[in-house]
Amino acid sequence: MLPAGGRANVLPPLAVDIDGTLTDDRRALDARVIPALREWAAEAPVVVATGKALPYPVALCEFLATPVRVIAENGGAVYIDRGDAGDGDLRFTGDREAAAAVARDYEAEGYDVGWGRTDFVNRWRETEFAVAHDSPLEPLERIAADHGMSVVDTGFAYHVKSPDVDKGQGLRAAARVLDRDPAEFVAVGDSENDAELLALVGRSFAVANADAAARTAADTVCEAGYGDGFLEAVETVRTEFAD
Ligand SMILES: O=C(O)COP(=O)(O)O
Ligand SMILES: [Mg+2]
Repeated sequence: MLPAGGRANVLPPLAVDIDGTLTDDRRALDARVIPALREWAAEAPVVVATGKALPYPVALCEFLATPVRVIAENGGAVYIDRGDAGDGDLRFTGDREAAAAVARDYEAEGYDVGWGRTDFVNRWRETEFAVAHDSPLEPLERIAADHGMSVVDTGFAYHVKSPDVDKGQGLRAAARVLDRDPAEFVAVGDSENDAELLALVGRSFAVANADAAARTAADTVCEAGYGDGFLEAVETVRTEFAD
């Protein structure tokens, strides 16, 4: 739970996942989350925390016209606007070379990383590599382990990443920049790549479509899934903070 003494009627800072939380099951953004995120960002910091490559959450914040505050690549890339646009520091953590070597060895064994000829999923990644969910997992995990890397399943892709990099580590870095305690945050997510984040914050929600890891890590499992689940979490927090 959030620390006692939270200011009444002031929303806590939010860390929110994208795929499976702000979207539907096809990764399409639920348009109703746009006003909800804008309203929250007008009251407290909103950090978009995703496994997607950096340009995607940056673009989402730009299109929302909210400060660019993002944890991308499962914590491998963190950028937090302090106040004025562009005044933040871009921070990368993770072993991109090892992730690329895993992808090369995986393809050398005849497997397809997926995403077609122009790979927009990995084109702008700096610290990890994502493989399509319909490609075989067992050889990917074996090859990743050979390179000292781990594989996390986001429900939409398998991400080859450094074992000590995750969204929880990313939130610690983001909280430092925002001069907040991670325990002050609310977080909403849907899969195992959110587990460290959901366990770290003071108040966490797993949407109804969440996998076992996210459900176990969260304080509350929403009745509703996907964007509906996120909106349910927003209403719950607003009620809890409306003194
Ligand atoms: O890109 C993915 O595979 C998942 O992204 P997410 O962390 O926003 O759910
Ligand atoms: Mg997700």
